[in-house]
Amino acid sequence: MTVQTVEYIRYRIPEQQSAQFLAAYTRAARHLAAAPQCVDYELARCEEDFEHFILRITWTSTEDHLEGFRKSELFSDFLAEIRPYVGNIQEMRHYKPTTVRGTGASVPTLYAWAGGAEAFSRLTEVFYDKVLGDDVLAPVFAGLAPEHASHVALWLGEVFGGPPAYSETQGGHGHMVAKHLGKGITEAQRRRWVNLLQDAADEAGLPTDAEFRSAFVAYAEWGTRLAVYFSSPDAAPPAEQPVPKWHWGAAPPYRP
Ligand code: HEM
Repeated sequence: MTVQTVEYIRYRIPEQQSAQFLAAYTRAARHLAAAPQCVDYELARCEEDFEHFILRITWTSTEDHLEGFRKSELFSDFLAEIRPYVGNIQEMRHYKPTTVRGTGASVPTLYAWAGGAEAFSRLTEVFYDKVLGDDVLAPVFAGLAPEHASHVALWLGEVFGGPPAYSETQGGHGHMVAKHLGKGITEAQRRRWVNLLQDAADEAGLPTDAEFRSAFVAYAEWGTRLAVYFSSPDAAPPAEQPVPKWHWGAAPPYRP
C-alpha cells in the first residue's frame, strides 16, 4: 500500500515581489488541481514575517510525485509559471505523516458544515423552482424578482454563520422581515414552504446528519412563523434588529 506524503516547499520572497509570486502560484495551481497524483495543496504566508511562504502539497505517494507528476506535461506547465522563484526556495522535501495527528475541538458554523455560499445558492435555486411549480405557493410568489433566490441564499448563509453578505448589500433583520408585511401568509403556505425547503435541501445535497438537519429545520420553523406573524394585516413593522445567528443548539456536530 502506498502512503501519502506531504511535500513542503519554503520560500523567502522579497515583499516587492510577493504580488507577482502569488499571481504566478494562482496560475500554477491549476496544474496541481489537474494532477491525479495531487491530493490537495495550500500556499500559506507567514503572519509574523510576510516574506516567508510555505507551499504544502499532499501527494498520493513520493513515487507518484517524482515518477508521475514530475514526468508529466502538467509539471512543465506548472514549472513554467513558478520558475522565476526557484532560486528563492529554502527547503523542498517530502515528509511522511506520523501517528501523531488529530483534530481540535473547534466547532464549525452551520454555514461551513452545509458547504458555504455555494451550498446555499444551490439550495435556494432548487427551492424556488419547486415553489414556482407548487399549487399552494406559486400564487404567493407570482412575479418574483429574478434576484430573489440569490438574496434568500445570502440571508440564510448569514443566519447560519457565514459572512454578513445580506446585511451589507440589502439590509438587516427589519429589512428582511418587512418584505413579508401585508402578504397574509397562511399556515398551509408556511407549512408547504418548510416542507419544500427540506425537499430542496435533500436535492441540493445539503448534509443529512441529524444534528445539522435539526438545527436547519429549527430555523425554518422559527423564521416562517415570524414571516406569518409579520404578514398579518395588523402587524406593525419590526424594529431594526441584528440578523439572528443560528447555532447547533443542544446537539453539536457529531464526529466519531
Ligand atoms: C425562514 C423563513 C423565511 C426566510 C428566511 C425568508 C427570507 C426572505 C428574504 C431574505 C426575502 C427578501 C428577498 C430580497 O431581498 O429580495 C423574502 C421575501 C419574500 N418572502 Fe420570505 N422568507 C421566509 C419565509 C417566507 C414564507 C413562509 C413565505 C410565504 C409562504 C415567504 C414569502 C416571501 C415573499 C412573497 C417575498 C417577496 C416579497 C417581495 O419582494 O415583494 N417568505 N423572504
